Amino acid sequence: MNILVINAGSSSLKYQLFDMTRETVLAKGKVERIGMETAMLTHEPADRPELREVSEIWDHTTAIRKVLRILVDPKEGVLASMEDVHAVGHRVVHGGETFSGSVRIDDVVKREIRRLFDLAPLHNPGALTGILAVEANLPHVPQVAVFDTAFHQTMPPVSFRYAIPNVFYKKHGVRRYGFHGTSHQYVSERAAQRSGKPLDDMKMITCHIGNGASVAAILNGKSLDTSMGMTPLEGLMMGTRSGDIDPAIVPFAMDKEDLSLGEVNSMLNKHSGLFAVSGGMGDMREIVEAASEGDRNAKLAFDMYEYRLRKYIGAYAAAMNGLDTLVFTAGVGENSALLRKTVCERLTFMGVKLDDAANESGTGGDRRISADDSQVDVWVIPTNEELMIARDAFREASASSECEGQANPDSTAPSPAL
Ligand SMILES: Nc1ncnc2c1ncn2[C@@H]1O[C@H](COP(=O)(O)OP(=O)(O)O)[C@@H](O)[C@H]1O
Ligand SMILES: CC(=O)OP(=O)(O)O
Ligand SMILES: [Mg+2]
Repeated sequence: MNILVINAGSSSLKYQLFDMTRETVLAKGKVERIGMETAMLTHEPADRPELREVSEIWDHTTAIRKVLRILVDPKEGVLASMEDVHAVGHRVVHGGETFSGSVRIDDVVKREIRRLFDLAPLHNPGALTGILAVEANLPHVPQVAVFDTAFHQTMPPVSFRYAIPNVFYKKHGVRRYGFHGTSHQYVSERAAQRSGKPLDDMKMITCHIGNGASVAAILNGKSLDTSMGMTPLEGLMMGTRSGDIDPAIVPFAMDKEDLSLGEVNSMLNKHSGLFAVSGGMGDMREIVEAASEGDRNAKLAFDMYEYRLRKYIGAYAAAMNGLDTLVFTAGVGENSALLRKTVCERLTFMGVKLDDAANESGTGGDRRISADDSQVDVWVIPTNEELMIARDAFREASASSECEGQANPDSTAPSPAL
């Protein structure tokens, strides 16, 4: 069975096509910087060189259409036709209290994803657009939603409740849900495997720092706490999101700048974070470059980002009464040796000791970057949200095809031209 996985992030759309008989990747790629003039499609077929194409890709619908086209392209593609896509798994960021596991997508599920737009305004709309774009192009293919929130369902009330009146929790589900769950789960399992230690006896902190960023405290393999909250706005400073602020700033800003609720929401989600502090740069690569050239705002943005991350690491070590493994993943965590070094150099009080050469060497794969005598193992583990999603999509699509006698992988239903 071939499973296409679509991961519609806030600024990027990643895809991977898996042959699930052996969990091999037939092709993968990404569309980065969606919404900017310099959007770029990178397509990597497993058996041929990578293709890069810069073009204007303004939204997720266009991005998906490009991906589907390239998968069947006579020269660059890996499939004879769209009929060879047997199921599609989608990353859906917010599952609210409705979804505690992955589900086959139907009209009810789509409605629920839409209902949750308010709680994940940068993400659920992109995911639904992806689902509808796939449905339009591959109407007979089963689609499965895999939620970022699921892994964090193990958090105890002491972590997930907010200290506000109960009615908000009871009536409106106001609580911490946490996000990037498939990523935190994947890298924690992988770090345990690579260290040869039992995950169910480890104190681990995983830092998923991409455009969106979150930290998780993973005690004995289960999420104990995580920095994102009811929405992906809380916690760390991010590309365009504020992360933690004093909640009193919201009414204050509305009053002083005559802003509506929607405008404040948009300000905190889309015009804050690195972007706001640096004066217009939301991408960590740009920040690092500008800071190295003496741009003081970019330097402040980097310093705040690093400082806030380090404070969370300290807090979660306290939450678990110790730490044996620290993991960096996602765009910034995997690629920025400078960020990792800056954080780790200031955690020596807890026994973190970096191996500078290992930290600088960019092998691309899993790598331990702590010194042999470090009390805390520090790892860079490239995340693989897509593999986790493919496994769930495979399981759900197989289960529903058995139940309904549909979703036949050999279906000859015609797919429309792209
Ligand atoms: N070499 C690098 N150095 C620093 N930051 C990087 C590097 N490569 C990518 N990034 C950053 O990673 C972020 C994107 O991460 P990613 O996990 O792809 O985001 P998302 O999935 O949330 O769209 C961007 O801020 C980008 O600047
Ligand atoms: C939940 C979230 O912030 O996702 P992303 O990092 O893909 O923006
Ligand atoms: Mg991401």
